Amino acid sequence: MYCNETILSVDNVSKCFEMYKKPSHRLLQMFLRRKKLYKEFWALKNISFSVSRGESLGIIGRNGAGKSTLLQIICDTLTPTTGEIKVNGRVAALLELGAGFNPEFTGKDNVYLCASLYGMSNDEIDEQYENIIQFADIGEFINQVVKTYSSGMYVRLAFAVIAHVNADMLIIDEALAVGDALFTQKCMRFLREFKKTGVLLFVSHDTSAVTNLCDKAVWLKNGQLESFGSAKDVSEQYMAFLYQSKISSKDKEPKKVLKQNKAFKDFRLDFINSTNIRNDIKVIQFDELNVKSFGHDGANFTDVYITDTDNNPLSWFVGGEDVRLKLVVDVLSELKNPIIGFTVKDKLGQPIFGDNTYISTLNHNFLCDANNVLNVEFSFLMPILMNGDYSLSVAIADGDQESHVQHQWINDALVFRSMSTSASTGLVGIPMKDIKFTVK
Ligand SMILES: Nc1ncnc2c1ncn2[C@@H]1O[C@H](COP(=O)(O)OP(=O)(O)OP(=O)(O)O)[C@@H](O)[C@H]1O
Repeated sequence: MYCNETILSVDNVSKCFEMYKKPSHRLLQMFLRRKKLYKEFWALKNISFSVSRGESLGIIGRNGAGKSTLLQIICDTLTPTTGEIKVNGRVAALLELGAGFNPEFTGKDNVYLCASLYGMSNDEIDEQYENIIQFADIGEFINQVVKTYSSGMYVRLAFAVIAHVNADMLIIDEALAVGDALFTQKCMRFLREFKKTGVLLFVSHDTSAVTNLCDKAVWLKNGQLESFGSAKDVSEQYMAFLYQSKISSKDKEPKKVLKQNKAFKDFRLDFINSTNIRNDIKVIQFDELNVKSFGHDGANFTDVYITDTDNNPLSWFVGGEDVRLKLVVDVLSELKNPIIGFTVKDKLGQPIFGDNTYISTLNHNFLCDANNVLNVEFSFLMPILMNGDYSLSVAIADGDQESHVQHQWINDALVFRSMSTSASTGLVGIPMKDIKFTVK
């Protein structure tokens, strides 16, 4: 039995970030001892718990609760302000895509680099190398430089390395474990086997994944340890809390009445409007200054928002609702044939639905100059989204479907949180024109 060997102990850990109004104030502060130019922000407050070999711990909490901060402290990439972390053994983590990899090196060189950072000797890596590439299963790409890899390939290789470094503790952020279904299953099988003899820390927003994989769980709320105990109990408490806040925030909002055009109306509309059996979707709005984008910068999205059919912007809509997705783009250089599109992805990064302007603009000439502003409106019935988080990416390119220059691509331009009690099933549900049911 391994159970009594403590692998991780977190003792009264707190973390305070110093928030400066201007970056230059950080430098200035070094010279001004008496005056405080920053505000304190406590991302973690007095966190204590321990995990023994053979145990797996889920870490749950809302965005900004302090999960990443805690994991960075455990991985020793961030220093706690007060308190102490003790780790007994080797820790390997999948927290940041590409961390530990050199983009200019091949996959093979990166296996050696990354495994050696985990303290493995060259002989040990030679011994494991075949197992690592078999696990990653990325074929000839292992000899390509990793900057050419897709994010899925990165994850495959990174996971394969941490799975073979003889770690005593593995730290996995579920948000990063993006791969196809077969690879995800392979990882899950590995983690189930690993946790019998090691310690697994698993961060997730998905309480069913936590109860499925972990024995214990920690719930962080506003930087404090709200609960620590069996994964099932903690998940239930967390779900009850989410449900409560959902109910109270809904109480504050007048219930939205779903309208639909006559051309296509879900025949259960009146019933859906009068009950709680429906699909409420909250939308986190576009923030032009804080989005991450890439491309050739010939055009910039300045707004992305959703409205109802009367052009009222929506921060809350309902699956099945008739909506407009509106995109506004500033053109910065000449575009001969702009194509503007969007994709909605689920939390694993799988595309769920999307479209673009290519076909609808085929017979028009949309030559644009710098200073033109493009307004695009997609009108559609919002599909019914299963419970969970979704993101909407937008992109503008110049060219045609096959060959084009990408000018701006924004991941997560909008983020949706779906709370569904609808009866629909599948990746997305669709509004129903009719359901016939007869008994003879
Ligand atoms: N370097 C930093 N400087 C200032 N504040 C920070 C810094 N890093 C994190 N924070 C703040 O600390 C809080 C906790 O952040 P953290 O990233 O740990 O949350 P999280 O639970 O991992 O969230 P998510 O689920 O969104 O990833 C947030 O309010 C965040 O804005």
